[in-house]
Amino acid sequence: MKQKIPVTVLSGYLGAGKTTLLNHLLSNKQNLKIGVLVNDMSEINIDAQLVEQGGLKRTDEKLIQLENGCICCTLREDLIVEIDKLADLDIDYILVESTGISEPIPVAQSFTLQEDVLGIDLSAKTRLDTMVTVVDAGSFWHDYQSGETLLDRQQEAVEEDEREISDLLLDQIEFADVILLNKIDQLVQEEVNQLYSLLHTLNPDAAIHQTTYGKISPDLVLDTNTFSFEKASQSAGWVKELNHEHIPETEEYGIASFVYRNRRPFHPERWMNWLEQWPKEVVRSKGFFWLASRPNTSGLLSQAGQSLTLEAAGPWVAAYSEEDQKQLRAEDSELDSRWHPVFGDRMTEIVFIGIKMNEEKIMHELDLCLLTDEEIKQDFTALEDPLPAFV
Ligand SMILES: Nc1nc2c(ncn2[C@@H]2O[C@H](COP(=O)(O)OP(=O)(O)OP(=O)(O)O)[C@@H](O)[C@H]2O)c(=O)[nH]1
Repeated sequence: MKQKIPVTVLSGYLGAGKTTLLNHLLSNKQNLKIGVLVNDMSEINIDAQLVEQGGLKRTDEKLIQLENGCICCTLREDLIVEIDKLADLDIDYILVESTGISEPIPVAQSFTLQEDVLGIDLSAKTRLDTMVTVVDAGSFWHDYQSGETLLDRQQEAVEEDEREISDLLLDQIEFADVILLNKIDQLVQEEVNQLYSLLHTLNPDAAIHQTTYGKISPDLVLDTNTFSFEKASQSAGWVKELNHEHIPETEEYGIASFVYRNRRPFHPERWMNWLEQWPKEVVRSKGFFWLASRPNTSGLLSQAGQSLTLEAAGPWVAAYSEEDQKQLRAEDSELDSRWHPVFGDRMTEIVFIGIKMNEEKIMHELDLCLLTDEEIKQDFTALEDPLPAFV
């Protein structure tokens, strides 16, 4: 049986340098026969000749453009179909350049879902080897702090695409096995170092390389054997912090992270006021919170640059029937160990990652958002709640 063909996926925002990297890899691939999949959302300037030199016979089949320019939803289907075709060719490796606005998880899932989708099981023929994210060092801060959506920039994948650019950049960074901090020629070394430290804090498991024009040794991005869905989903810095794996601070650049934990609920109005004056030094924040007025549902806060979302993260176990609570606690020792005699599993745990944050001040301000000793004795679930409904 033919061995599974390893696949490297290149992600990164528009113009970060994915195509430049792809061409560099094709020029330096030595004896590897590489099949390439790009999509036609942006202009394609892949040097087709380079693919031909790789021993593929018909360029058409090697350089497959996805018909539908959107990888995040419908294109996943196309991806599966086109990769399936590539995998039947005489090639050793597949390189996929996803569009600058694609989310990495659906792409990864197309390879890892072990079931027939459209009558194809990609996981039987291919093996997702490496997720590479190219970060544009020169425009990272501009894009991240812009507060713009893809719609504002007319880069939407579907009509009304309200995804914030900062959220997309973070998804791509947090899910990567390898991050290329590209275009470092556009910054001074001090700025590069700071960005490098930040990327490391956002994704401590990723290998990070500094590049210009995607010039990197191919063995650092091809056949690295680093992708695993489990690992990729757990590699974000905020996940590690929540799991008590503190990320060492890089004091030189003031990049740090900490967790705010408390077993009292937030007062809705005070919490909302605080959210409205979000500290600018916080670059990334994510975690769960307990809102006094919503005793049944845990809230999930996610902030990336200027984008802040609050959504429901599921019911608190403490809102279940006594019988269900008992059973769940018996099945889950971790849940049982943090069970509070009155409040059960309700609590707040939020990770903050940022640059030169005033941890003490943030902690203190958050403490002031909690219910007071007086308030906690009242029926706090009836408190006025100006926050939007959870999505
Ligand atoms: N200064 C500088 N420019 C670079 C570097 N790498 C790529 N570029 C330029 O950046 C521009 C965009 O590069 P591409 O490789 O097309 O970027 P891309 O990510 O494929 O872009 P899309 O396909 O539009 O998403 C091109 O003009 C490249 O020549 C670099 O390291 N430094």
